[in-house]
Amino acid sequence: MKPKIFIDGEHGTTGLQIRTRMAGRTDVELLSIPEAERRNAAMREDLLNDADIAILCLPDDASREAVSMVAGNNRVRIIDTSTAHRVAPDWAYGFAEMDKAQPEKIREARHVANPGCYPTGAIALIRPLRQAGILPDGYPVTVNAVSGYTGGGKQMIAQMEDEQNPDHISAPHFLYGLTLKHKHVPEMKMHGLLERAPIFSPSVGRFPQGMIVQVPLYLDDLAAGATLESIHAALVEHYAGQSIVEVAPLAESAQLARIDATELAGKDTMKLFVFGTSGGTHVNLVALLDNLGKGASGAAVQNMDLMLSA
Ligand SMILES: NC(=O)C1=CN([C@@H]2O[C@H](COP(=O)(O)OP(=O)(O)OC[C@H]3O[C@@H](n4cnc5c(N)ncnc54)[C@H](OP(=O)(O)O)[C@@H]3O)[C@@H](O)[C@H]2O)C=CC1
Ligand SMILES: CC(=O)N[C@@H](CCC(=O)OP(=O)(O)O)C(=O)O
Repeated sequence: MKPKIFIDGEHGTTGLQIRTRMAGRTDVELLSIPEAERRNAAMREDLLNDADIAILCLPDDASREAVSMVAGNNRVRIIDTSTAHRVAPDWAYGFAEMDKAQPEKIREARHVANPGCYPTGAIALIRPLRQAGILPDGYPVTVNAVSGYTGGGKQMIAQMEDEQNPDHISAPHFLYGLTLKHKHVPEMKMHGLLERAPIFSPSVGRFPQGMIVQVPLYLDDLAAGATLESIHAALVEHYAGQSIVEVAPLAESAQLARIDATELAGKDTMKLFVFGTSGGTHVNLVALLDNLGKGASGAAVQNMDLMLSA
């Protein structure tokens, strides 16, 4: 029997992109709910309980509700793409490349929390430097980012694309999260192994998909002897042996005049850069990804495949 997969929220932005990635797959049976019934709780509960893996592509509250709907079912496994369970101790964090042991944890897990799009970039840059002892305890980390507008789901897509929308946004680029209380901060802190919460300043640009996450650092305030080259080497070592996260060679980064936030749109990979000048005093770490690729739907399918390989 083929494993049954149900995407709760399949008609939303993240859910649709997971469906696209699953099109043509013959190794799984996709359970589906008609779009008009997408909020029909009884139908959702039946489908959730019939699935081997349920992928939740819902707002946080609806995700928690979905988890409660399968509380008495000890077979169905869950991948939650929302923020609801990303710092929960009994959920595996679905970022396979963050540690050598993480793929196995995801493979065996009953409950997997898919990472947020911004934390995927930030943790990818920060965690290896914490583990290598380069980024010291208490360093005041800042994370600055720009996302494609699909990151805000159906509501923001309508605000950006529909001029008749009463909440239309005409800005080509805007900052938000101005209270510095963005919901991704706890996740960056925990899985970035940070003592202090980072200052996180997100923004949105007038392009549908793509993302740049930046973590600038003062070399003088890092572990003694830290250089552009040693930071790059730590990232290269951390990501050796896998094909999703690429670390750009320093020579390539040194040639670049600019970074295009949409470069990886439509892809499920992520590229990391270390910018600065050899012998200089500062570096800027940059992650490039698609908010809906490695930042959401691509990661969810990667996690599903890991779980199916158990
Ligand atoms: N977009 C992105 O880049 C990323 C999104 N995520 C996360 O993925 C999840 C889904 O986000 P996204 O796809 O962007 O959002 P969308 O708003 O595009 O889609 C959400 C879907 O869930 C449905 N839904 C909402 N409430 C309920 C409910 N109570 N019961 C059943 N269905 C419901 C919506 O239906 P309706 O149309 O009726 O509202 C819609 O189809 C969120 O938790 C988000 O934070 C994570 C990483 C990146
Ligand atoms: C542009 C935009 O609005 N982005 C979303 C995050 C998208 C994402 O990663 O979603 P979840 O963490 O909710 O799963 C935001 O800032 O709330």
